[in-house]
Amino acid sequence: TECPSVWKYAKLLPIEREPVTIREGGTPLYKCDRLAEKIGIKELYVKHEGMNPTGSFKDRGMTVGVTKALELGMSTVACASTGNTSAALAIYGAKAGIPVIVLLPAGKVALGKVAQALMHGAKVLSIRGNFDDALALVRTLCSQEKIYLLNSINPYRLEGQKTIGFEIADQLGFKVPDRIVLPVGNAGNITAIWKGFREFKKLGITDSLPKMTGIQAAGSCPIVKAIKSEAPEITPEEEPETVATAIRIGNPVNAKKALSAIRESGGTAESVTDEEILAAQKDLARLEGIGVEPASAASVAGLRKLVDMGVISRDETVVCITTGHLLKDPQTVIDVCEEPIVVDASIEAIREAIFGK
Ligand SMILES: Cc1ncc(COP(=O)(O)O)c(/C=C/C(=O)C(=O)O)c1O
Repeated sequence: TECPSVWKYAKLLPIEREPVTIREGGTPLYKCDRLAEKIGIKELYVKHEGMNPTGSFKDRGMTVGVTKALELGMSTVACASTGNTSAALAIYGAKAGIPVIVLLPAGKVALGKVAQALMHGAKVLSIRGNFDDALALVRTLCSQEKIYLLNSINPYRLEGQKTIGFEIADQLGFKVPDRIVLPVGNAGNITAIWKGFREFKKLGITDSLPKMTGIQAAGSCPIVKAIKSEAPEITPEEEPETVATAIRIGNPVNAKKALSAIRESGGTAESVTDEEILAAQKDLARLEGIGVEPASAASVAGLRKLVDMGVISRDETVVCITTGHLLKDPQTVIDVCEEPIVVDASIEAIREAIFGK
C-alpha cells in the first residue's frame, strides 16, 4: 500500500529526482471530542504535526527543500531558526550528506531543538540578537556565498508544507473543513496550507475552501495587528516576546502572502496570552493525550478565544494544526507543571502519597 508521506503527492511537487526522505508526513488527524466539548464546538480535529520524524511540520518543507538543493547542485544549506527549522535542516542535511549552517537567537531556543541541531552535525551559531536579526544575517551570507537558503522565503519549503492541506482533505474523505486554525510565526505554514487547499480545489479533487485562521502570541503579533487594522502590510515588531519561543518572530518573512491567505479565505487572525497558550497545552495533553510544545497550543487557545468571542460559530467543523512535539521544549513543561512527589522507597510512603493515609 502507498506509504502515507509527503511523497504520496509527488506529482504535485516540483521535484524531478529521488527525494531525500525520512518518512515525513502522514501525521494523525485526531477527532477531539472532549476538547471540542470543553471549547463548545460541534466538531474539532487536531492535525498533530509533532508526529513527524523530527517532531515538527518543518520536515515537510525540508524534504522538498533539501532535495531541491541537491537538484540545483548546491553543496551547503543554511537557515536562521527559532529552533524547529534548524533541527529539521540538520537532519535532512545529514541524510543528504551535505554540510548545514544554522543561526539561532541566543538563549531563546528550546532545549530539544538545539540538541537535534548539534547532534546531527550542523554548524550552530548562537546570534547575540533575535530571530529577525539572525534571518537578515543568513540572507546576507547566502547572497555572498554559494549556500542554499532554506528559510520559508524559499518557495520549495512551502511546496512541501502544502501537503498538510492535501492530507487533511484526504483524511476527511475530501470533505473540506470550515476552518483551519494554526499558530503563525514567519507565516510560511499558513501560506503553504492555503496553497494546498487551493490546488486541490483547482484540480477538482475538493469543492470548497477553508477559512484560514492565524493565531499569534500577544507579545509577538504583527499579522494580527495588520488584519485588525486592515493594513496592506505589517508593521514589524522590534521586541517580540513570548513563552512560545517558536513563534517569537517580529518581522515575518511571508507576511504579505499570509495576509492574502487570511483575507482571500474569509479567515481571521487573533492573539492569545502566554497564560492562554500554556492552559491550552495542558488541555491538549490531559484531555486528548496530545503532547505539544507551547507554540503549537496557540491554535487551540486561539480557537477557544474566537468561539468565546462569537467569531467562530459552534457548528463549524474546525481543524487545529499542532505544529511541534512536547519533547522539543521540556524546560517549559518543568516550569509550568507541579513537581514530582519525592517519597521514601516503601509501600507505606507510596500509599501515603497516593491515598493520603
Ligand atoms: C512549533 C512551531 N509552530 C509554529 C511555527 C510557525 O510557523 P510559521 O508561521 O510557518 O513560521 C513554528 C515556526 C518555527 C520557525 O520559524 C523556525 O523553526 O525557525 C514552529 O516551530
